[in-house]
Amino acid sequence: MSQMSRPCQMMLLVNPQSGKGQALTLYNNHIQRMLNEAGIKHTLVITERQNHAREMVKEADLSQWDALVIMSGDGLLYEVINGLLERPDWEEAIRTPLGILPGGSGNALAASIHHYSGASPVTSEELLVSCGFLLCKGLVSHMDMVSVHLCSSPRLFSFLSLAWGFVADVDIESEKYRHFGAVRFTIGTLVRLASLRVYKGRLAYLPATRDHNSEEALRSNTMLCKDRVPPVTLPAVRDSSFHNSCHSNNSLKVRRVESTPSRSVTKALPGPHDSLLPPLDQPLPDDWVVVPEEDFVLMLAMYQSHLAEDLLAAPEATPDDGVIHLFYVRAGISPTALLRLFLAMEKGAHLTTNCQHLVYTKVRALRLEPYSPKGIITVDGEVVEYGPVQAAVHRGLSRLITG
Ligand SMILES: Nc1ncnc2c1ncn2[C@@H]1O[C@H](COP(=O)(O)OP(=O)(O)OP(=O)(O)O)[C@@H](O)[C@H]1O
Repeated sequence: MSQMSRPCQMMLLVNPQSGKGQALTLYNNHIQRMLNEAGIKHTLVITERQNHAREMVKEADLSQWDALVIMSGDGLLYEVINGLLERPDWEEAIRTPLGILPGGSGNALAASIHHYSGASPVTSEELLVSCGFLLCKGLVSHMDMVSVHLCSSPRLFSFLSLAWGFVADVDIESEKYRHFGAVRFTIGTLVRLASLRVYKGRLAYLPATRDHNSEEALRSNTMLCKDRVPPVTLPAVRDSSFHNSCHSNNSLKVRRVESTPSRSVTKALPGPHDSLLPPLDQPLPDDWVVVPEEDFVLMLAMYQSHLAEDLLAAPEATPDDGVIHLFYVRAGISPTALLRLFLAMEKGAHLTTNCQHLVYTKVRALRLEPYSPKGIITVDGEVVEYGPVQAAVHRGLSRLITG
């Protein structure tokens, strides 16, 4: 992490439909003034539909922007990251500093950034103000990316989580309650606990070893690391005068492009080579561990600390630790014990509950082959193709404004 001068030209993408549908109001009430007072020029772009942000960043002249910031839930950042990595100049594009301001109902990355700052936990508008402050401070860190391979969909990139079973079901089934904000997860958890399911499958992983942090290990996993650079220092604000280049009523009108297919059918991405992963239909190397159980209640792979604003799922995670924090819960856990786990997770205390069914390990790659014919797999909270999936971490591939 390094001190930088403030972002001088920031593109701020706001999804007006995110969360309770108040992102624009929150921008007008809190963020616009903060950025202006910090002397940060920004251009507001109001997203109009799904994949709008993805198309925009694929086509944008990134030399004009010192940072791309999204104000929404995590779904919009997912689009931005995958748009950047779909560009022919992806190696350069993914180094554009990214920022997030919580406007959705999950806001996991925003909560993680707040957590990394060492401040006490907050939610809702307090979290927004904290993230706005950290954005104005403008420290840039490296952030891990995880490449995700699915059976018949092209590879995609994930910055937050990969989930199967209970967590994925709750996330998706609770979307109908998103206008309640973060409470949707509590409602969803209680509903799903009432009819707890067992999911069958085979889970395997490549353990993170002590030397996994070495430069050599990094180089073997990502081509980008050939020219790995020190943390980014953004250029100084060119014009120190108080200036905001765009307001909500004169938002940049973006050119419409032909609609891109949904993420499950988009064309193959460019991006870093995955040396840790054999093809999905090939056997795994000997240094992988195969989990003996085949009956699970959930599998959750986390790369940042928070699963939601109030769920500290991976307390040890840092933005660029180069590991996937893998959790799984074996079948046989009672609904009460599972509820206790999630209640403890609010304070990150689930790992100290001595729950015999919970397993936590740090890995560099994983493969899941679900046997249950139906189910939900999510990447960063969004549904992806159900079926065999594998993933590998690319340490510090992107840049994140963490304050
Ligand atoms: N104007 C819009 N109308 C409808 N959907 C949009 C619009 N702008 C963006 N989207 C899409 O909305 C989806 C959800 O966005 P996002 O995840 O950021 O918010 P959310 O679902 O409210 O947040 P959370 O995931 O925290 O619940 C994204 O896939 C994005 O492409």
